[in-house]
Amino acid sequence: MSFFSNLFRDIAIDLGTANTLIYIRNEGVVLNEPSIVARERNSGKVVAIGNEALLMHERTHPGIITIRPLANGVIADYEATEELIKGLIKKTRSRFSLGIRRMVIGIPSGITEVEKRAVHDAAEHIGAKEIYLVSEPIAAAIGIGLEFNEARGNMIVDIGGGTTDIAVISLGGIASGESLRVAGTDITNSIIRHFRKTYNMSIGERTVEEIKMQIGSAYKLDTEMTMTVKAVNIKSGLPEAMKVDSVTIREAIATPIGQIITSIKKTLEMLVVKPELSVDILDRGIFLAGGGALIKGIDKKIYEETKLAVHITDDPLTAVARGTGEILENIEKYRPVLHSSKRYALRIPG
Ligand SMILES: Nc1ncnc2c1ncn2[C@@H]1O[C@H](COP(=O)(O)OP(=O)(O)OP(=O)(O)O)[C@@H](O)[C@H]1O
Repeated sequence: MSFFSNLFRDIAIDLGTANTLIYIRNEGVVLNEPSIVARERNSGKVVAIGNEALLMHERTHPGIITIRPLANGVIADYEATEELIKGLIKKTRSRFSLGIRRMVIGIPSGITEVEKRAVHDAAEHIGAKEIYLVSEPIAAAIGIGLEFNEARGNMIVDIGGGTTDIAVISLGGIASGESLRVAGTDITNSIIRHFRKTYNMSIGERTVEEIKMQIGSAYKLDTEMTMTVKAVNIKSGLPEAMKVDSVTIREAIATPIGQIITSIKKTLEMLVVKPELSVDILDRGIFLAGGGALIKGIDKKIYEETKLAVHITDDPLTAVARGTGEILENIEKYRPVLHSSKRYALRIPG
């Protein structure tokens, strides 16, 4: 690599609905922050990105609005997405650089060409010279160290914030799968609705995150749990502390969990025409990645419904980012699984 090319940085991004992770070549995953941008309401000026913007999220401040630029895994607010990527990359700057050379970005497997183009254009606008997009389940498979290129099939289920990517991967491609726009955000919304309908209480997104992490479950727990949360009584407008239990929360989130499991079963059923792959999955089981893999008992629930072994990958929240990073480090090896845009690629010596 020449001195000149060393002055550019190579970056991989898991641009998520809930969180964005950045991997820098030769450094690893260096940043994991919420995908949130805070702006001044009148001027539109960006005042905070990521963690700092999360602190402002849902706090009533007349002069500031917070935005989640992605919804269901795709760009919902183009300008804010650019600001988000730019701002987060800026936070990672550890040495002088002239800009970004290569950028590998994970995208949900089911997104349209127009949605792909929007991600590509956002990367291009922030100055990336070579842009590669990779389907998130393939990145997750690479991130967890599965042989993505072998003929035998592996089933990955990546339950993120906005999408659940279900894919059977064989010979470096997706042999069968679905990108379901039901994931963590829908689980959050089910809990919010439950509080509103059952208790007439309004509850904040961050409190719901705590509920999900502490007592959220998809399957009967050995010891059921309770926790005390603060919510606002819609009638009186006053905040109140109240107790919730894991059984009630499990019932409240049963619909999105059921939808995810139905899609897994549908993907398995579609393999009826590829029986060899079905047998591979019977032998190897299902690999779970993404934040949703951390819902207590999700593995047991999927096992109960499919009778297949379910493995929760190590550190499921970083699987896609680690995979995009591995691709970045070995771009030639992984070229067949990348969607690149030669039209815009600019040659840099090196
Ligand atoms: N311990 C946990 N228990 C339950 N849910 C969790 C836990 N940790 C994270 N989550 C959920 O995981 C989701 C975020 O997962 P992840 O970071 O993989 O998504 P993302 O990559 O941002 O989304 P997408 O891939 O859909 O764009 C959030 O909805 C969050 O609430």
